[in-house]
Amino acid sequence: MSLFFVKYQGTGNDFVMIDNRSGEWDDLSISTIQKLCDRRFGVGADGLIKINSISGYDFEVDYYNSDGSKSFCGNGARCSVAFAHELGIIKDHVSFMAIDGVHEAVKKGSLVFLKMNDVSEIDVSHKEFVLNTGSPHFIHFTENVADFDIVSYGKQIRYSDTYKQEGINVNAIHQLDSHSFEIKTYERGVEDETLSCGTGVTAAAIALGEKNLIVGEFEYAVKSQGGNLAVRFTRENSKFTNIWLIGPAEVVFKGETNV
Ligand SMILES: N[C@@H](CCC[C@H](N)C(=O)O)C(=O)O
Repeated sequence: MSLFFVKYQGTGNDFVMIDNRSGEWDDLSISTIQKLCDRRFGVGADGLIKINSISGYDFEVDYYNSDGSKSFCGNGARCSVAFAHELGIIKDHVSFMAIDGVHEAVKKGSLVFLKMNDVSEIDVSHKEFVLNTGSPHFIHFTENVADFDIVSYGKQIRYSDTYKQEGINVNAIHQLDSHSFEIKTYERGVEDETLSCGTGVTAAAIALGEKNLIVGEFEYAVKSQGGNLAVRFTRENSKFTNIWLIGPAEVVFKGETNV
């Protein structure tokens, strides 16, 4: 069968996007998803997203990592909003369903503003922070992101006794000044470094907000390995609300392949 797709990227986190509003690709198998994401035998991507129809919302984001496992993907959700805009499903404001619940988003020019769920549970042990922003994240503070071996360190944490069953995404971050930081991420489900991770960037901003005891509204500029993002939030009594992930989402190419 012939499958039409559009390849998108958000700060270098890349996705095969499929318009599945008709339900035609409901039964896409895990092995087909793995093959489509394979960088040698397929289209090549960190993940695959089906845009499904759902009543009460503009669409549903059905996200798969390149190994076929499911979670919530911040950059993928931003790319889904850009794709839905391109398909003419939405105008500038949108409300969509995802694995972690309902999200609101706004498309302004080349930027997509994505509202994330509130966060109130942050596990702080030693110097590391663990929290869930739709996907689980481990945040490690380092002095030198450029030379940090995120693949070795990420594998060590992700396959440790604590996390080997469910897996975890691992981020190394360094605060550059009062309003910015740099980040590298190892993603579970890709089992490698990706150039950017939206839920990771959001989790890191929240960890820094907690560490720095920020009060009220705040915004961090974020330098990920594949480009720049921003995270806005409000922190009151250690609860984070009004969390927005902001960044570009762009088409790479369109194509057709047999599955
Ligand atoms: N790249 C994503 C995160 C995708 C999910 C993650 N790999 C997991 O399985 O937890 C993002 O932009 O948030």
